[in-house]
Amino acid sequence: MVDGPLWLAPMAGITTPSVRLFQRRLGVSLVHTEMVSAFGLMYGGRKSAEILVPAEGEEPIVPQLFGPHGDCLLAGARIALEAYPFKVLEVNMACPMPKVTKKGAGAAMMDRPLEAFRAVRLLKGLGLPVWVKCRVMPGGFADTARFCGGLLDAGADLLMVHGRTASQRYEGKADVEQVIGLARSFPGLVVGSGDVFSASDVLRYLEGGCPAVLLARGFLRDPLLAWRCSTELGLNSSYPAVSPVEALVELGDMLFVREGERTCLLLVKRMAASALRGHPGDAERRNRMMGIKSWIELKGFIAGLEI
Ligand SMILES: Cc1cc2nc3c(=O)[nH]c(=O)nc-3n(C[C@H](O)[C@H](O)[C@H](O)COP(=O)(O)O)c2cc1C
Repeated sequence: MVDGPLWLAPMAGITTPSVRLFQRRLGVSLVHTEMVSAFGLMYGGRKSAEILVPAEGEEPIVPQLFGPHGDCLLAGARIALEAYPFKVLEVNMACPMPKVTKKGAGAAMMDRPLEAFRAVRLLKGLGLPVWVKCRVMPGGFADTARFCGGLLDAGADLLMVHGRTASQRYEGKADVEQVIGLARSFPGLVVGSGDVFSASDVLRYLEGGCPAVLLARGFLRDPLLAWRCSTELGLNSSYPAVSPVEALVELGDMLFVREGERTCLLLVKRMAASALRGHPGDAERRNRMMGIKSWIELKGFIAGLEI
């Protein structure tokens, strides 16, 4: 199904169709939707349904659902499949945000392994491959391996493992060694996630046995990360050699046309602020940028940045 090891992570509020299409051009070979609430789908939520609609040219695309139990995930998955003939389904058992975990969804499913395994078994009944995104567990490798083994025994076809515990959220370093240990224990079945900021980070996961790696905050900091990794690792990327500023402007134009000015401003500002971090005078320039109200003005501002 997938031809290449650089995959775009699911990122709520970030991996919109323009971002996904742009990353595909840079060399990413598979993209995820933002996470979608299975309950939202069940109750006819417009936002949840919208998140699921892929743009032309995005395949392969993986929809990621979250929900507190298997029945809800199954109902949500059925609705997702009516909306679009996805070829795989993914369950989010990794989100640490209280608004998700307090309802028993996301990373809270890792606290209820039997329900997590049941959810996989139910989804497998739909006849598609089922993937799970989870995290490493506070108890360490043995606990995480037991949970991952249980998911695979229940029928999961692939696991994306983020090397931070849920209580770490996005702080501290990812435990890459633990993820690599899991990849060795379950050959070909563990995709690595956590602290992917360069081609050498990608290579570490691949050489450790992961079949693919998820690009996440790395591409917020460096809009050309996927292209840089593709070229340095000798993978295919037909994207021309451009500067990060040109790349950001191109992405901004796509966002403006497809998702509208509000989303365009939000995402481009977020990426430019990440890219500016550590550069001289970054705080002052970031503050100035945050006051900008139109894409035309932001485009001019970005064109003058050295990032
Ligand atoms: C803003 C943001 C939104 C995210 N949204 C999701 C999500 O919807 N589903 C998910 O499984 N992970 C989500 N993640 C986690 C990422 O997919 C990834 O696993 C994590 O950022 C670790 O990789 P990194 O250290 O390279 O950023 C999100 C992360 C961030 C920073």
